[in-house]
Amino acid sequence: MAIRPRRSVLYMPGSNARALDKARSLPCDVVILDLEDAVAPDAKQVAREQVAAAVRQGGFGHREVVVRLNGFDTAWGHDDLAALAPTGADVILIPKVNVGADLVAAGKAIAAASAPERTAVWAMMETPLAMLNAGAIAAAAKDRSTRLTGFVMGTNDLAKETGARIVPGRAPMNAWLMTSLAAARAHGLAILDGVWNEIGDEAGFARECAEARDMGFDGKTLIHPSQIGPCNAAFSPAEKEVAWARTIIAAFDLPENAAKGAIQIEGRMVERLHAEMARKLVAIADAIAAREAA
Ligand SMILES: CC(C)(COP(=O)(O)OP(=O)(O)OC[C@H]1O[C@@H](n2cnc3c(N)ncnc32)[C@H](O)[C@@H]1OP(=O)(O)O)[C@@H](O)C(=O)NCCC(=O)NCCSC(=O)C[C@H](O)C(=O)O
Ligand SMILES: [Mg+2]
Repeated sequence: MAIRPRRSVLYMPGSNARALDKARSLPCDVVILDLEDAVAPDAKQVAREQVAAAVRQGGFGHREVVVRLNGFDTAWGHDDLAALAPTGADVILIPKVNVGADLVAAGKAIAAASAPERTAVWAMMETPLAMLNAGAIAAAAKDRSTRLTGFVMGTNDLAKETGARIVPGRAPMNAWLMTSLAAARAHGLAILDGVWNEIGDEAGFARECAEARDMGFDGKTLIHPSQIGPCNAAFSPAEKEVAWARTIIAAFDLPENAAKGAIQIEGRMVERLHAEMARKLVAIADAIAAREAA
């Protein structure tokens, strides 16, 4: 399967026509056209119509197009699905998933609403129950009818529902972030970190992007265009990392190393698992380079 960079994932309120228009030219990898938290109750219908029209119109280029619906337990969720499922969005994002069965039910509703087969499903991981059930929610991907291919952390709702504070370094949330990450990886899912609310605190944002990258997230969800550049930089492999990865690959490709499981390069022990990691890193770097050259 082709590797898809998902470094920067920008939310925009579906009610904000200007933001929807800008989405076609901003240098993010993914756009989330939101009908849920970013949209006030009185604007839900306008947002639904605007987002459906924007997705049908297209023009998003390389950007993956995600639509976040309201929950099916709200007054808007089913109408959102009826309007958005047939549009051909790349992904439908389901908020406040609690258990794997929520995704089985969503998968059935999405198929019944005539979503094309290519439309995938991502789950917001943002409730206390989701943290307790992360493994079972990710395992729902084994049932292909759920279409589940990704998790998105919802750290604002997690703070609201648990009382945990959002503090630098995120110590109160690290266990949930890493458990969700392990669950996602156990079932081959993409996983994106939550948002950084302090738009004006650029240093804090850069620090949290670096931490999220170290934790293993594919990318970070964003709320403002000013966050895209620093986020892309944080989640792009550094030149030095790519060069080292190419060195590892070349070393294992040498005939004298063909039968070896571990070798020494420049004073470091390197195993075949490192060669696998190196190939993945180079593939991501190449995909980013191809995107930026286009
Ligand atoms: C936070 C904002 C309301 C700030 O908006 P504003 O004051 O208008 O910002 P600026 O004046 O700095 O905007 C400058 C230009 O950039 C455009 N803009 C701003 N934000 C976006 C955006 N998200 N996408 C696209 N374009 C954007 C403005 O239109 C200006 O353009 P121009 O007219 O050409 O100068 C606003 O940034 C915003 O609404 N952000 C998104 C909020 C959101 O989506 N929230 C929901 C997701 S967060 C969440 O809760 C995740 C999860 O569920 C959880 O629980 O954690
Ligand atoms: Mg939320």
